[in-house]
Amino acid sequence: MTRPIIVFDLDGTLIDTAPDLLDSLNHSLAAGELPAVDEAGFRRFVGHGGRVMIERAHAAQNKALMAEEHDRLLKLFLDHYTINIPGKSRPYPGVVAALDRFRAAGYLMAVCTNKYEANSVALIGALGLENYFAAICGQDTFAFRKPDPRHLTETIKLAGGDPNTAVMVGDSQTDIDTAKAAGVPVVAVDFGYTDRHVREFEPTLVISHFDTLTPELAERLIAAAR
Ligand SMILES: O=C(O)COP(=O)(O)O
Ligand SMILES: [Mg+2]
Repeated sequence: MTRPIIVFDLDGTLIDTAPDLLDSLNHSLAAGELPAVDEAGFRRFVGHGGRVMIERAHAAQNKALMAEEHDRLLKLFLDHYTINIPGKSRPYPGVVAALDRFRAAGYLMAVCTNKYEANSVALIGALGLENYFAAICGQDTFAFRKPDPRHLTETIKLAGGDPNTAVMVGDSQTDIDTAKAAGVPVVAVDFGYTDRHVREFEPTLVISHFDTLTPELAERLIAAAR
């Protein structure tokens, strides 16, 4: 029988990357002569990767962004971010213990993120978490990305799992929409990066700490979804 699988979003779910993303975003925006973004702005712009974050920061200032300038600022963002990995980014409280519980219970684990794959692999490796995951799939791993449900279902398949015995854990509307469209139950953490409360997007369940996330809970969610 296929092992059950738990798939995690990365930024704002497993790892608190906000300080570093914000630093790199502001480094890039400064080169484009845009004012720095604060924490609240960051929450509005994050969720679809660096390119969209830069685009949204420009839109918020009613500033036009030509394709070439967009490419230039994205490169500055990515170079700054990549060089600084892991920076101040750390797993949220209880993450490592939760990963250990799921591993002990025989679960497959994977990451499905709108970060670039190389940065995701580098960050997870720098924090010593790479051995937990059977697959780490970023926005450029396939020809589609969240909220396209295939980003999640293909991540599950690549990890050796089955979407019928899967749970997703995320922090944003993007994750919740993705999982729902894939028919996968979704647990939302309420401490990540969203400008509206995750409850509004109607996930299967909301949790406030990884201590609550157990294999028994995941089993119940998978059974209820069938
Ligand atoms: O970095 C982003 O914009 C989103 O990343 P996430 O999908 O891991 O939350
Ligand atoms: Mg996220």
